[in-house]
Amino acid sequence: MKERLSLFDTTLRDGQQTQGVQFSTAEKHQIAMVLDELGVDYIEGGWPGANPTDSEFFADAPNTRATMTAFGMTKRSGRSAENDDVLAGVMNAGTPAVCLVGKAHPFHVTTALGISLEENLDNLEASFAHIVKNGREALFDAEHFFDGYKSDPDYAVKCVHRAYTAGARWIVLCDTNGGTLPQEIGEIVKAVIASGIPGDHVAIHTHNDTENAVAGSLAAVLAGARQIQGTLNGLGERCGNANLTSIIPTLLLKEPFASQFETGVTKDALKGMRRASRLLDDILNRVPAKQAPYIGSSAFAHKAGLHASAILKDPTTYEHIDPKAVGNSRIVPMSNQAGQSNLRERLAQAGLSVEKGDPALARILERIKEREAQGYSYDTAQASFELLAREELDELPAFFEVKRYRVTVERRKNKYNKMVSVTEAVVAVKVGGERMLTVSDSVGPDGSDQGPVNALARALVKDLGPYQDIIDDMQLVDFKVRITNGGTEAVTRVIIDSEDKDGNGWSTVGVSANILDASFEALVDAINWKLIRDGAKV
Ligand SMILES: CC(=O)SCCNC(=O)CCNC(=O)[C@H](O)C(C)(C)COP(=O)(O)OP(=O)(O)OC[C@H]1O[C@@H](n2cnc3c(N)ncnc32)[C@H](O)[C@@H]1OP(=O)(O)O
Ligand SMILES: CC(=O)C(=O)O
Repeated sequence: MKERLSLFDTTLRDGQQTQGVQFSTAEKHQIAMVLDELGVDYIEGGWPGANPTDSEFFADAPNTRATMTAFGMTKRSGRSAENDDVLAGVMNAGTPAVCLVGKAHPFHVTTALGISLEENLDNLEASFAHIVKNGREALFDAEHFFDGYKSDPDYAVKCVHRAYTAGARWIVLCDTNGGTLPQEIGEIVKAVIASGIPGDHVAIHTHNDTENAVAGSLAAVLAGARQIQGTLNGLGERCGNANLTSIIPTLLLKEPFASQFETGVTKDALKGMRRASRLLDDILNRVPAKQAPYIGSSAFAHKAGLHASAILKDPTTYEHIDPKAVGNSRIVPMSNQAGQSNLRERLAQAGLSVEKGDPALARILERIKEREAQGYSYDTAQASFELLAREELDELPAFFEVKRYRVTVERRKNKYNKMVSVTEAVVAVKVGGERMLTVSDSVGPDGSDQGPVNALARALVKDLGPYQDIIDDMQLVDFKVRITNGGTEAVTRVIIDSEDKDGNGWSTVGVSANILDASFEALVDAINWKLIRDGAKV
């Protein structure tokens, strides 16, 4: 019989404490629904009363299977729990669960709150008794618990016992400053359980200031804690919180967790992990971390020739799990580190079957290595690699031909007598014997000029005749420019990451002494690859 581990998500509360992150109410709703689909047990939606967005979120909280939780702080001194307006704002959100942060470290009680240690204990007791009296489930975020325990174990333990005795369902041990290492977390969690708080009432909340938030959370579970708090993509104050995007797959797929515990996340829901992570990146307009464990696009990328050769024989030679388990996929990138095994596997993934020993393989490898020497880079620009290979194999359809393009940038005064840039691009293409001319500016949604590459991209995708439907959902999500050495000359390398409406991404590369030409080459590759993938016919 497996033991149940509870998962508590605080992306919408601690995640929102990340510098530069400000969710809208609608975005909070969207994230809550994705977390609910995943199967977490609690969703901490924010601090009602602290800001209009959080209040609005709770006023129209989404209907989730997960227990919706409002966050706040314990009652302040000098007033009763009933008469504390901040606590009332939290309670008025009407959530089934309420999580209050309170002090468990003598230094913070006397310095930050400026009250006596005894008064703090009374405040804790009164706050949690108030929540329970109102029929809600209470969680105590024992702030700075680990540092407090190291400074004064008796007092720290007294704090959590006061809250527990007053009815707190979960005693959340917080490593607020993120400086406690996993082994120490394990020892202190064991001590708390030995003091009389049952493990299935003990939760762990870690921060990533030593890159150990995930390890600390797992150590706490091994020591007996039965709830983990964390966030999607490890979002959170300073260096972030424990990353649920790593913790959840570890709990489901790794020993001793997989056979000892179950969570609300099913194996089937786990396949949505990458999608959940990408949704958050999209909302935050962040480029997804390629090297993120489990769900990053490099997490199953096998670049070295020797690795790819073994992967072809059996993927488990270089993979710790099946990438599909978390909704990810294997990539065998092409680069100057590749041999014929990488190449054949990569071609097979693109639907191109080439026999071992086919002379085309050597030609393709030769061209890759030659082009990388010129400044191209194919290990991320997989779509450009595929086009190059198709060209060598005579399997590259000519969907359209670019006859010419032109970009002009003019500085001029606008109607408010302010100097502004006005960019215009013209692209002439021939599609199926018909010549077409498209023109575009690059004025962004805020009215500012987005520059010549943007204008070129817009002009190019504006009208490709019969192919327009296929490219309409393409969007450029990242654009990286690098000055690099191509042979003896410095050249510009542009890598463009594109995405379709379902979040599927592909990368292309262009190289030239001229940044516009390099960008244009990468743009044309991006379109051609999409047309091939979606089965366009010439
Ligand atoms: C470790 C964590 O991540 S805890 C999460 C903290 N999250 C946030 O702070 C984000 C939302 N916070 C806010 O919007 C604001 O801080 C508010 C609206 C809650 C309060 O704003 P203000 O009333 O202006 O107070 P301010 O933020 O300056 O200071 C907090 C006050 O609460 C007191 N306080 C701090 N923690 C606690 C606690 N656990 N219990 C009771 N009082 C507390 C402080 O002593 C301070 O009081 P003081 O002004 O008398 O010194
Ligand atoms: C409560 C909380 O977020 C912390 O102590 O880190």
